[in-house]
Amino acid sequence: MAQYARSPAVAVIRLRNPPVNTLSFAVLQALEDGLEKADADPSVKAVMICGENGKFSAGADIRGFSSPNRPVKSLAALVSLIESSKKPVVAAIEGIALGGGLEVALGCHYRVAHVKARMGLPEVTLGLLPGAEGTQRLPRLIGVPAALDMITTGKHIPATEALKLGLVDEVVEENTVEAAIRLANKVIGQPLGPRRLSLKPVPKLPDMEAFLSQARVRVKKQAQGCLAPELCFQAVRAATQMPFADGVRRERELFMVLLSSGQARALQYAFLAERAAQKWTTPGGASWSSATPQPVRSAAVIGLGTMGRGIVTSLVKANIPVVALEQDLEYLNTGRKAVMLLLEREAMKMEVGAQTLDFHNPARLQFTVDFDSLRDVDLVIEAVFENMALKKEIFHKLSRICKPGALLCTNTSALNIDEIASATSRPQQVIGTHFFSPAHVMRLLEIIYGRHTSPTAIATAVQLAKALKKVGVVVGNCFGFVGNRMMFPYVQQAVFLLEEGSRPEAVDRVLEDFGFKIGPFRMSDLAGLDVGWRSRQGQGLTGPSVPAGTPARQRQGQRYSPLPDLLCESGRFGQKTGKGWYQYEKAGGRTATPDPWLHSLLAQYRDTHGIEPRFIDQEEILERCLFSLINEGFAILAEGIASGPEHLDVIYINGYGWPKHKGGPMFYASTVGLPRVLAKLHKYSEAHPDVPGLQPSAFLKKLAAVGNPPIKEWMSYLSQQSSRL
Ligand SMILES: CCCCCCC/C=C/C(=O)SCCNC(=O)CCNC(=O)[C@H](O)C(C)(C)COP(=O)(O)OP(=O)(O)OC[C@H]1O[C@@H](n2cnc3c(N)ncnc32)[C@H](O)[C@@H]1OP(=O)(O)O
Repeated sequence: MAQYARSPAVAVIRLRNPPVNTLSFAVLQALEDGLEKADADPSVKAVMICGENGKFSAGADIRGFSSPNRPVKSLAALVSLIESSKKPVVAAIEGIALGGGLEVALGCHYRVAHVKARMGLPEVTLGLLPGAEGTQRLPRLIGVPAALDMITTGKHIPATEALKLGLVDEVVEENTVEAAIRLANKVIGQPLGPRRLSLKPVPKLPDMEAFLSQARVRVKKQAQGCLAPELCFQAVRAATQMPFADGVRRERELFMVLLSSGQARALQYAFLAERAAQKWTTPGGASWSSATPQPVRSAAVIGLGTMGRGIVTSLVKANIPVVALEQDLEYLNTGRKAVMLLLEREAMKMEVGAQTLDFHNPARLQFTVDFDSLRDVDLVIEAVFENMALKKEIFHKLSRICKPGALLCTNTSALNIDEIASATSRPQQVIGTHFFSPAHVMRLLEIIYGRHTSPTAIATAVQLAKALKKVGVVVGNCFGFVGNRMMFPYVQQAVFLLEEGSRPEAVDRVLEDFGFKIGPFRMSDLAGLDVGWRSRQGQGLTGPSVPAGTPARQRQGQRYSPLPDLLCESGRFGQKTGKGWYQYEKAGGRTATPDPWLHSLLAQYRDTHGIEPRFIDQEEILERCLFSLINEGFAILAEGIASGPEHLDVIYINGYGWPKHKGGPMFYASTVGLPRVLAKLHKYSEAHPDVPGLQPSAFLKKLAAVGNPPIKEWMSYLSQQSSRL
């Protein structure tokens, strides 16, 4: 837990709790024991605290915040104990010092960091604040602006920046522990008063009030409905207004408010869900623990449209050499210009001193129209438009040209991976990689295995996601996979609500107030209404393949809304045409304004179909959209398309703008309570029996019937009960 040693006048206390030395109760106890032992030993003149395995500490155990025996209270006491030590205490920071880990270092009198170390107070990202007196000590050490920035954003800063800010006293390139012991020996006997941060005044600013009021506006704007940034701000402001002890009391009050908030629980769940989603398994028994990835030393991207350009940019940023291929020279030149522009922009955003992007070197980025250039690459990502025949033709070619072990990926948002793989002689190496637009920005990568995809292929795609700094979530093959499959009923309900009496702006407002970055209609306008239109044509839901005499509002025995088709037939494809569910200032414009044309279309449509418009309240809008999405999530879990609710939540947070402080759709359902979700779905499906998406899924019914178990137990009910579902 913490190892005690001597060197010889310096007591060495090593935090030990793999993998990241979190501050469990046992670690804190051992640290306290070590300090007492050092204090009692007259031959010890100084103390050095470091962490095992090249990591100082990742702070408090996130899993422990929901436990009644959480050790957080003793952490603050321990930091005070370190600071009040009569012998100098030096922190040797290697790897990471985060959260409570950095607060422990702030209690030390000196800090030495390795040049590759990172430090931060990321509590805000977990819905908390640095509650072990960090909000009071940090501003005293590095000043209010820098402390406020670190505490309200939670960002990790590199050691070199920490040195500039005065957060650490020394940065070393060699052995940090030895350097810290050297410093400890050097400062023996020097006065400790000036090194105790709790005794220092907060550095003054010419106009602290003006600075704080501007900072507050900025913090609120960035918070997007999240409570923690505002309370972090209040705690730092308290440091500027009160003596240390009162500031600490205020910090504690604010911490307790956050600790008991639903947002903190949701954000901590989201952190752990992301880690859980890395541990993929398939119903066939393949698993992250046994599959080994293949190295990806080179890649190719086919198609330089919007998606392909972003994917090339992502690969270059990850330092993977890329061959970019287009069908002809005209498309190639347009694509090349666009990619170079994106890369120039990315290069400008990079930190000074970071490795530069080597994209002018043809050995790192090559543009071609020649398929033969793909002969030697380790991995190909096909990113042409969503057309099954075209994709199959390309995969047939790849199967003939690429070297035997190459992984063949298709970037598709809905198409059948098995059908694409059937065009090759090596379906075990074919996998879906669904990137989200813009592909060099969005964190999510949905990884879709087909019937024949090998565990190695899955592990390689997961490894690729990591290399691209994305979160890869492994899912099974079905129409729309996980993300879009859950999105269909959500958007569908939104459209039915228009038929029944609502307006796009009313529906969007409710979902934006809930926390989505944009509502379903603004999202459809942004993505392009023609995308869904083509897909519905392909499914035979609209267009010439619909049999004559089919009722306008019926398909396959269920209610269908032709409203989106009517918009497309009028050339309204959304932002790109300047008109969609809203009107825009021009084609390509981004400012959505409610459109009287659309309102009269809706009125006319209701008249034609004899629909009596009714007032639809916010609760119904929210519940019909969200609960139908969640309902599909339960069906996906029951079918084994995803291996747990965490996977669905990670997809929604990282790919669909679901507010992270609400934990993802499945977590949200667990907070609402499954019996309530079920009762509401029953109510809406009884009121609208032929509207799809509202009939409760069997798995949701099962979980509600067994008494609303906690989310982490859901999947166990599935394995016990699957035969009866
Ligand atoms: C009234 C008194 C109040 C007192 C208040 C006390 C205030 C203190 C609060 C805190 O300290 S909150 C915690 C702050 N720390 C963090 O937010 C760090 C979170 N961790 C990370 O950012 C990363 O994990 C990492 C440390 C940078 C390492 O990243 P890497 O990509 O290398 O590995 P991961 O897969 O992310 O993690 C490995 C493994 O470790 C688990 N883990 C990491 N950090 C924690 C943690 N703080 N608590 C519990 N577990 C942690 C992570 O879940 C992985 O484990 P598995 O899930 O794979 O089992």
